[in-house]
Amino acid sequence: MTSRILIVTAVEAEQKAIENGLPAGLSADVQVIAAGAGPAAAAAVTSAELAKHPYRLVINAGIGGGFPAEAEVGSVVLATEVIAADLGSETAEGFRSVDELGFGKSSVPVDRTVVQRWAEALQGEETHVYTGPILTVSTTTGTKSTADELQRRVPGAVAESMEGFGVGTAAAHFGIPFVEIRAISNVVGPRDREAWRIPDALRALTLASSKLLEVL
Ligand SMILES: O=C(O)c1cccc(C(=O)CC[C@H]2O[C@@H](n3cnc4c(=O)[nH]cnc43)[C@H](O)[C@@H]2O)c1
Repeated sequence: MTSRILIVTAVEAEQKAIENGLPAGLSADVQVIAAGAGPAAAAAVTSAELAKHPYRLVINAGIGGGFPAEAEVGSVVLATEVIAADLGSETAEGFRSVDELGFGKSSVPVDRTVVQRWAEALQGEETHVYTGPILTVSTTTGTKSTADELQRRVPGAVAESMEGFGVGTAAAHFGIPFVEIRAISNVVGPRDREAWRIPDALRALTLASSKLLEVL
């Protein structure tokens, strides 16, 4: 059995944050790549990599938006489920997912054992850790009404990002276990790019990656 782990980020700053935290004993077994932003780039690049080399676990990692009252800026979230929140149709009665409409699947499962172990490894650190559904969106939420609507549709959703569903779909296609982890850089809601705390989130991502030896 292969021992290699694939970690997929969107951008190079996230890739570096993960690489900076990797325990020395693990770095030879872990490949970290930046696939670009959005679910399509994430799925395409992840699939290409999985077709080239064998892996036993795929991780989607990066910064993300935290839902109010669920995950504060600077905290870390681990997905218990990854949901493509905008994959469906608008109808007169509101949004309907592809599952409800009967022509697709808008969620991918995660490896709950890895999630549990990673959450435990981060307990007691100064960075808080939360678990719950993470939403994948193609358009980042920019208003309170959209944030409220997403929280109504997926109660307990902790965060949103733009790649989880793409990376997870590629991993599922190859039958490889998958997890998504996000360090929270901003609150999901009215867009305020000045308020994003990217350095804090990247530090939290490095901390999370430093725990990988005890998780795997
Ligand atoms: O400008 C920088 O220095 C920088 C450093 C690291 C990452 C970035 C990004 O812009 C990453 C984009 C990536 O972040 C995710 N993200 C972050 N906040 C949200 C959100 O509120 N809703 C959805 N996605 C979010 C997303 O996965 C993007 O691909 C910049």
